[in-house]
Amino acid sequence: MRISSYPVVSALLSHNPKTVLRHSLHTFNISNQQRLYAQALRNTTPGTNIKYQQSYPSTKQRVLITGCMGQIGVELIEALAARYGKGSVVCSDVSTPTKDNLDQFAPFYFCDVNDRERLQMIVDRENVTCIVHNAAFLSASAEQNVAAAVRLNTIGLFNVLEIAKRNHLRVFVPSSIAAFGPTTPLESTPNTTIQRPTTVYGIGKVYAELMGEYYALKHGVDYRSLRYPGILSYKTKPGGGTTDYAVHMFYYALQGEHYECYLQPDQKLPMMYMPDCIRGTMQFILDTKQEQLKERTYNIAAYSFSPIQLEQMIKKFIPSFSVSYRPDFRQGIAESWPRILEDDSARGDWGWGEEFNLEKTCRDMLVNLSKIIPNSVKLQNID
Ligand SMILES: NC(=O)C1=CN([C@@H]2O[C@H](COP(=O)(O)OP(=O)(O)OC[C@H]3O[C@@H](n4cnc5c(N)ncnc54)[C@H](O)[C@@H]3O)[C@@H](O)[C@H]2O)C=CC1
Ligand SMILES: CC(=O)[C@H](N)C(=O)O
Repeated sequence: MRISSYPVVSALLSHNPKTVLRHSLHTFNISNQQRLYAQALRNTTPGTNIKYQQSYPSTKQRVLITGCMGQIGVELIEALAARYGKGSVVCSDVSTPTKDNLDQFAPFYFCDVNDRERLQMIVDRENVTCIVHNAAFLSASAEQNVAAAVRLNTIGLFNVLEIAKRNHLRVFVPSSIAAFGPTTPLESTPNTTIQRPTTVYGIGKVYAELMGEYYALKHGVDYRSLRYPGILSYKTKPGGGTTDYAVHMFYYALQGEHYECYLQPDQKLPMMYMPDCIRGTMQFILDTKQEQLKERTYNIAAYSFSPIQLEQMIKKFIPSFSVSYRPDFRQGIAESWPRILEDDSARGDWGWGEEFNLEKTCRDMLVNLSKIIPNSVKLQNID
C-alpha cells in the first residue's frame, strides 16, 4: 500500500467530504494529520481516481522535486520553502514520509519517475514550472542494483525531459564527479574533458548530461546540471554513495566508536558541505539567467580530502577517535574519480563560490551532530 498523493485532503474527498472541507491543511493539528495519513495509506494506491483539492496557494515558482526524500532533496525542500514559501515546492518519491514528518513534505506524491503518466499528472495538477530531478541510485547502490539503476537513468530521465519539453519547464538534474573516469585527468579535472566513467552510476550521469544538452539544443529546454562532489551533511544521511564514509566518520567519532573505513587512507576525493551545495544549487537554478550560462553542466567544488586527513581533522576535536582501513569494492570506484575538481567556469560564469572549508565544515558538523546524537562524546578545542 502506498500514498497516492498528498495533500491527503484529496484522498479523503471521496470518503468524508464534509469533514475534510471544514478544515484547511494549515490548521490541522498533529492528530488530524496522523488520522489523514492513516486513511491515505488505507485508501489510496497510485492511479486511484481521486478528486483533488489544492491546499497550498500557488506561487510563481512551482518546483517539483523527484527523489525528495533523499539526502539532498530534504534540505532543498527546506531552503526553497524558506525562500519562496511552502506552496512553491511539490514533493515526490518512491519512499514515503512518516506520519510525523508528513507536513514537511506536503504536498507529497508517491511517484516512480519511470511512470511518465503519473509524472505528467503531477506537473499538470500542481502547475509545475521547474523539475529538480534528484531520484537516483548512488554509486555503490547502483553497482548492486544495475538493472534498476539503468532503468531509472534512462527511462526516468527520458520521462523528465519529455515532460519538460511538452510543458516548457526548466529542468535541473544533478550530475557528479562520477561522470568522470580513470582516463580523465584526475588531479585537476576541468569542466570539459574526457568522460569515460566505469560505473553504471557515472554512465547514467554522462547520459543525462548529453541528453540534457540535446533537449536544450533541439527543443529549447532550459536544462541545467551541476557536477556535485561528495556532500557532507548532519540533517540528513547519505544514501548509498562511495563518499558516504566521510559522514559516517562523524557519527562514529561522536558515538565514541571505532570506525572501519572502506577506502584507502590516502584516497583523496572532492567534497562539499550541504549548506554550500544547497545555496549554489538555488543560485544556479533560480537566480542565474540563461544568458549567463556558457555551459549546460558545471563542475562545482569546495575542497578535497582523503580519509586520513578527515580522521586527523576530527581528532583535533575528539582525540580518542580511531579509524582502521579495510578497502572494499568502493575503493575501485573512488580511484576512478577526480581527486581535485576544477570549477573556474562556474565561478566565472555565474559566480559560484563556497563558504565552508574543511575545518569550518568539521566544526559545524560536530557541533550540530552532537546536539542530535544522544550522549555524544565531549568536543575539545571547538571554539
Ligand atoms: N549526495 C551526494 O553526495 C551526491 C549526490 N548527487 C546527486 O544528487 C541527486 C540527489 O542525491 P541524494 O539526495 O544524495 O540521493 P539519495 O540516494 O539520498 O536519494 C535519492 C532518492 O531517490 C529516490 N528514488 C529512487 N528510485 C526512484 C524512482 N524510480 N522514482 C522516484 N524516486 C526514486 C529514493 O527513494 C531516494 O529518496 C542524485 O541525482 C545524485 O546522483 C551527486 C553527487 C553527490
Ligand atoms: C559523489 C557522488 O555522486 C555520490 N556521493 C556517490 O558517492 O555516489
